[in-house]
Amino acid sequence: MAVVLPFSAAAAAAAAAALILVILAARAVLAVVRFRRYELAIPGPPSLPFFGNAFSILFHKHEDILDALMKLWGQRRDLSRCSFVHELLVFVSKPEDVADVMKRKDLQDKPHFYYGLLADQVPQSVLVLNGAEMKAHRAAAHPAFHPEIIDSFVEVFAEEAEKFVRNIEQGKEITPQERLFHTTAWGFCRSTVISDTPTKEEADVIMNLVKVIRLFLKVTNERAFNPLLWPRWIFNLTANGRLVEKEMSRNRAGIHKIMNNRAIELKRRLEAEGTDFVKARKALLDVFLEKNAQGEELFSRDAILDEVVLYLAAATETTVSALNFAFKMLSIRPDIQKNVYEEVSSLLGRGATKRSIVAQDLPKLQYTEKFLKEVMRMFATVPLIGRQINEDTELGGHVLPKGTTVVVNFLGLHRDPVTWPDPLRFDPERFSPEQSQGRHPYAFVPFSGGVRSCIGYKYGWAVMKTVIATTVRDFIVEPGDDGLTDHTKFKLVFDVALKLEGDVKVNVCESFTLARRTQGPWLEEDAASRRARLVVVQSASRPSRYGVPGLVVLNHASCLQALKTWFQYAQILLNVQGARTPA
Ligand code: HEM
Repeated sequence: MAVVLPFSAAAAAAAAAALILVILAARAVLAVVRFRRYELAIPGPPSLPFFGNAFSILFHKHEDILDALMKLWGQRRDLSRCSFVHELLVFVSKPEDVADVMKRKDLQDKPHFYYGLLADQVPQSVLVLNGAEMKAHRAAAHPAFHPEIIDSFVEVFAEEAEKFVRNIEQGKEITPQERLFHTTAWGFCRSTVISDTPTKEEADVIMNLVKVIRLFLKVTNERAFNPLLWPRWIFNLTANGRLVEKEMSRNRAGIHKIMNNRAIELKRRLEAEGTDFVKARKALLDVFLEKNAQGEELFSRDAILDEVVLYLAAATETTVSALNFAFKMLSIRPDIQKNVYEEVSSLLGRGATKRSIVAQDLPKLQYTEKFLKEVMRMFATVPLIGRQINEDTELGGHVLPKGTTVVVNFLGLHRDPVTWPDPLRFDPERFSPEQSQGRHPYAFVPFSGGVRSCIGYKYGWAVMKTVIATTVRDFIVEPGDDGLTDHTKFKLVFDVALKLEGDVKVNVCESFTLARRTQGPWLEEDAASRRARLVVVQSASRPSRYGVPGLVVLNHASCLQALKTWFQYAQILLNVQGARTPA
């Protein structure tokens, strides 16, 4: 007799599917409720269920993203959160909390948010790796950033800085950023990747790569706050996505070629020189390739290539950002520029006696260092970095759920009014030994800290000091016509590194003008300077901050400066007259 089942097989399958759906939906609802419970326990701006702060934070143009984020975290020192869809970002801006993040072993992983998008192009680079792989990559690169190695690079940095100033046409407005990318990329290429004398083909590959990296970072920033573009295949359908993919793979092929040539050369030298060669100092590319040449095969060619791209990005984006702000601040703060100039000229000489900077000069540039630190405090070079919460954990008195991205907010940290009274006042003396006493060690960490701190911080310092000292030695930097004269009103843009919106312009004219303005007496100067004086007279026809047109609006100090300048012009004329009079 046939058994009649109450349900057909199809109905049973449908019931099972419905049950699974109900379970999944219930789990999703529970996850949202749990997420919301954790979210609301952390202070932050009002947010909607599920959407969080999506409407304030998403779909901005890249130049407006930082403004949107700053509005959300406001002036909070304590932990502050924002969220969108299933992302929970918790901002940390207080030295004590930052110290906790940097020091704790369980907070060293990079999050999938943002870094996952960077990993599209450099998946095997140290910046996005975690755990044992990250440690192996850091350890391998370490010998290439030893202080002695960096010292040996200073000659190359100085040569590139000299080229930078040689290419400046005095009295002309320049946009430092573009030139600085060139200077820092060449410095990196000659010191770290290739050799002292790269071929034209090699140099072209590196310079093109720098351009693509800049584009990639810019679009990544926009993409991070546009969830529609998170899937790589969707992003690759966009014009930017297609361009980045095409240019990256073209330039990666170029680097592959450079690497192959380098590997052959390394093998040859290793066979010829044996242990002597192993002990010799090497550049970054060599230290990675050497492991393979010795038969260890620790790093695949693709991994080494990712590292070259990442280090090139790290070496150019950051130092250019800091230097760009430094140029801007020099131009609008002649009082500070005068101090830098005095220090630099006492070390490197002036006029006919001047010389190029060498490694031993770097530690002696103490005021320049204070100035650059104040630049990096005011305009945190890397304004935000992320860390992943892998298990529910307590931080700053709050429980953060697994999956949270902790965002270390260097911009907030470096402008924290508790540590830095009157934080928007630009004052290098904040970094004098007296004023630094008792300051929290994590109140100023431009290069991050702990096991994931910046590998290239000594390299960065050497480049920044070399470029600033070489420029100020030869030129006086004045504001350009970009209208940016009040640093508290600068519009800041987040491009991984911090940028100023638009083209930043400065004027440059010969720096003996500054020496004369501040030091005199110049009747002792030689014939070469006398020729130069005539240039100064010509430049008086240009509207100047110290010229008569501005006199009525000048304050007391500037009036004195203006009078001094006009007195000097009078001296110039007398002197020129004197030079014409036969003895
Ligand atoms: C003004 C110059 C520089 C500043 C302010 C700076 C700042 C930083 C910061 C804040 C981080 C942490 C990033 C994060 O946790 O996501 C970092 C990481 C890193 N930096 Fe720098 N950097 C500078 C120059 C350089 C240079 C010149 C190099 C190499 C030539 C370099 C190589 C790296 C690398 C490889 C990392 C990744 C470390 C890791 O994730 O474990 N940086 N840097």
